[in-house]
Amino acid sequence: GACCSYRLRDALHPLWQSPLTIPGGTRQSPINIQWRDSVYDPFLKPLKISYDPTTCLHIWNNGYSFLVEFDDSADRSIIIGGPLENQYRLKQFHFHWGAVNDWGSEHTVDCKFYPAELHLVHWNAVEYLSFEEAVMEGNGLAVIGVFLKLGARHEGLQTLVDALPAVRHKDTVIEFDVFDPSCLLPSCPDYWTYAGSLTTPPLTESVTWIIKKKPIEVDEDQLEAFRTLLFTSHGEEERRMVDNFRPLQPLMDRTVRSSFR
Ligand SMILES: Cc1ccnc(S(N)(=O)=O)n1
Ligand SMILES: [Zn+2]
Repeated sequence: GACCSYRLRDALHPLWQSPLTIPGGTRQSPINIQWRDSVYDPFLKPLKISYDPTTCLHIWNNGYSFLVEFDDSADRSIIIGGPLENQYRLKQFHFHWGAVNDWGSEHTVDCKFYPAELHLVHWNAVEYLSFEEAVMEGNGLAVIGVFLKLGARHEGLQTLVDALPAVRHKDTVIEFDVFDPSCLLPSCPDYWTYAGSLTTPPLTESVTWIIKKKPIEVDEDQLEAFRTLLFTSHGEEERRMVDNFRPLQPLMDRTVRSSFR
């Protein structure tokens, strides 16, 4: 590929002992987004996002990342429009980041890594009864990806950063009862979209990816706070939670569409 040296297919990835590539996988994520190869689709609608901050439940460390989970028992925090044919409910959001600022994102743009990437995970509650069911279906999930770049301090992110010491170890959780994830989205509506997969187990090919063109800015201290988290549980030998991103996957027979010229 343009900028990706795919290692042996089916080699195991050290981070989560899962295959680098799914045997027979034709729509794996993440990918490099080659800006000039993306195709403007004038029929793509604006993405409509409506989150209810009181659906926020807790923040926890699951040993891959830290995630903020939401009450998805009703249509209270939803997205609709964009490339989506149904309404999708917010389930959780989490991040991927590097040990240093030179890498950390899962997707790349023209082979450029960002220091981190936010994923807001939603499931198709119109056609399926649960997230677990939707995970197995081609149109089951929609994940909004937002790149983080080094710059000004992000006040909205800071409330998350302040909670991280309480979830330093794997399988620790704290209540987090009001947070509006919209504050983590760039104001620019432009996005790329393509058919892909989850980037951590079960790696199922069930995700409509919506990658925002514009990054949000966070400062060095905020990125460093991510890096103080641990992959390991209390009592285990400490391993810093860094480089929790999956290697780039082959584009294969896919086209990335853009919502902008
Ligand atoms: C909920 C979930 C599970 C696994 N992987 C992802 S991700 N990184 O593709 O958003 N999300
Ligand atoms: Zn993710």
